[in-house]
Amino acid sequence: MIKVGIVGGTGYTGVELLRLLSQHPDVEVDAITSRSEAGLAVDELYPNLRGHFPGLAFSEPDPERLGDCDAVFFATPHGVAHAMAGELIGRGARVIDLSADFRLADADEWAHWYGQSHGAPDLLEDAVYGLPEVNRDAICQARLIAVPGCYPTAVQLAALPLLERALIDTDHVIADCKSGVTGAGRGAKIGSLLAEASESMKAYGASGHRHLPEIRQGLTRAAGKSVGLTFVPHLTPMIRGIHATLYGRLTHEPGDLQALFEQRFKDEPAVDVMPPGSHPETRSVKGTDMCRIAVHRPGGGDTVVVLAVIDNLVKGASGQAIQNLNLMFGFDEMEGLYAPALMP
Ligand SMILES: NC(=O)C1=CN([C@@H]2O[C@H](COP(=O)(O)OP(=O)(O)OC[C@H]3O[C@@H](n4cnc5c(N)ncnc54)[C@H](OP(=O)(O)O)[C@@H]3O)[C@@H](O)[C@H]2O)C=CC1
Ligand SMILES: CC(=O)N[C@@H](CCC(=O)OP(=O)(O)O)C(=O)O
Repeated sequence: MIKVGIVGGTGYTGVELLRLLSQHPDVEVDAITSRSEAGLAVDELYPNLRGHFPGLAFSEPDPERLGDCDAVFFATPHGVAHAMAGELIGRGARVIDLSADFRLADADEWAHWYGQSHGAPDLLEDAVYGLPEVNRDAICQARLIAVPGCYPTAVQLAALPLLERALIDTDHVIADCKSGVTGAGRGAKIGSLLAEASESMKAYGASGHRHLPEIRQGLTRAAGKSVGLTFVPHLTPMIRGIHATLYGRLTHEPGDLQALFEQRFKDEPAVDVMPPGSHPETRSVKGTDMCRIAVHRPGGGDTVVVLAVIDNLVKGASGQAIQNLNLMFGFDEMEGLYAPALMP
């Protein structure tokens, strides 16, 4: 049994960590922080957890208590892990950061996209990008994990088989993506109001979203050369879910694309390549750590279209964070993550 702490327990990714960890046989949640709700029992704020964490209450972040944990999750806004991760690692805890603080290898690029200077550039060398489908061995040894963003998870999984085999034009990759409203977090925002977000859909960040450099970094690593990416996210009227549609132009005859995808992901417990002709739905992954993928080649032409769906709060955040924890501590990679999606 290991002890974990969660910094930022009142947000959507924090409560999703608790929901998933309630099913984990080898993990005890020892500390969960919130400055605004300190003293409140977690099941008073989240009654779905009643009976699962008796006696667990939110407390102020305390480095000494958190540092005593085997692992600490950060489910906090950008910049918070910069300030605390170094001290916790120094006290012996392993850190799994759900924010973007350690996702970009270049501190100046991070500062450009996040509008503040990087608070812990000295830790970047130790940070491992927590996409198990790419970095499994490094994750097992890591002391600091940068859990990938939600859009970057879906887009990279869709593109990896094509880029690793140099099958598409790397100058012109297009990722057209849709997200549910929980992607914007639990904080009150006008754009997340029912009357604003329901029965409507809109693109945003079309001329530059902060996930663009993160996706580009991952695709460039996969291709072994720089990738020209157009990424356009959209807000859609659903609560959870990411749908990514990736378009690539084939540079030569690729062989059997379905077999390529099946082969690439055959040993991946969190990726499901659907049968030929499939159109995966976000509801088929709701509440799960699964990415479902389908590959199409319309009319047998030179465009390949890959469809990928995930739950932004699970494979796009808290589930993937637990997948990383399982690898770091030698547990079954999908421990606590096996339940299928709710249907309907
Ligand atoms: N929502 C999503 O789909 C995804 C989110 N993420 C990322 O995960 C992180 C958390 O997102 P989400 O769950 O939506 O969280 P929210 O932004 O809704 O909640 C943030 C939590 O952090 C705490 N917090 C805020 N500021 C500080 C601080 N300075 N020090 C300590 N704690 C602080 C808050 O509690 P209090 O202020 O009371 O201390 C709260 O519990 C973000 O970085 C987000 O970008 C990643 C992937 C997907
Ligand atoms: C719908 C929506 O607003 N989505 C968020 C991305 C989700 C998220 O929280 O991204 P991180 O994984 O990088 O934290 C956005 O566009 O900024």
